Amino acid sequence: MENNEQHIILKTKNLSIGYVSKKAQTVIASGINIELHQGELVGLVGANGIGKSTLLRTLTKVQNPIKGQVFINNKPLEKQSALDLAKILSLVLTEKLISKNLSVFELVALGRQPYTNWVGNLTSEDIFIVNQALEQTHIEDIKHKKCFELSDGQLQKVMIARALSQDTNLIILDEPTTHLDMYHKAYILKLLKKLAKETGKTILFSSHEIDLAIQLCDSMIVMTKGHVEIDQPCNLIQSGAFEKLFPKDLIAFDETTGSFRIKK
Ligand SMILES: Nc1ncnc2c1ncn2[C@@H]1O[C@H](COP(=O)(O)OP(=O)(O)OP(=O)(O)O)[C@@H](O)[C@H]1O
Repeated sequence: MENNEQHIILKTKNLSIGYVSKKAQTVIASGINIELHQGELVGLVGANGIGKSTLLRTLTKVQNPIKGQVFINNKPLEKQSALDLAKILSLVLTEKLISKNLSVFELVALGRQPYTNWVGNLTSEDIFIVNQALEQTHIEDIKHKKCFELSDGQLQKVMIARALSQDTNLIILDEPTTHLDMYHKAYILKLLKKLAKETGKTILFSSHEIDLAIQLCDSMIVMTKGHVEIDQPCNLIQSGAFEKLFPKDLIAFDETTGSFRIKK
């Protein structure tokens, strides 16, 4: 199979994710074995509270695994310094931006931080890469606007541009389509697909847009209680993975259309 011959960017080995407090350890999911290949668009889906953000935070060293290991470019995550990691992996979170006073250009330029000197001076190469990221996300026309003046959809594109200007082989986004209308959800996910194909970057995103992800992703990670599965969408449809996502009383997965339907 073509994908398996491609370079593995990220891999987990028997990973358990969760939270540790003074009193107890809560395992959210365990036995996670996934591989992400170069140039793939990978969607992570699962019901509310199943552990998608926890998994993304563990894959990006924001929190530690309970057990097992994460490898990026074959090197254990715990052995990578913050600066090394910033050159391999960019992370786009949906939390409110603290730096909304910056212009779009300035915010996208923050992606160059791992490469700039301590005062953050941009070289002509940095400026070229920032402009390229603005172009790739089609936001050149708003580059002088302040971020607080932007709509949610525009801001989402700015955050993706910032990740692109960081120039990493791997981009991870936590719910990049939240608060967007149907058109802009499709727009953002198609943009991610195009970027993965054209730039060879591996892009992993979590989403509740299961129908769109099925249509666009090369692979999908499906999280259900006690099980995390990764495969191509068509194989996941055949194995009935999407049917296990939600209780069956309200909605059912239609294999022929690859979408969920309300039970009447
Ligand atoms: N800081 C934390 N400490 C302890 N438990 C947490 C913490 N953050 C999240 N959890 C718990 O971990 C579980 C998984 O949460 P997580 O946010 O990863 O789910 P999710 O799949 O991203 O959900 P959603 O789709 O609603 O965003 C939930 O039961 C949640 O309550």
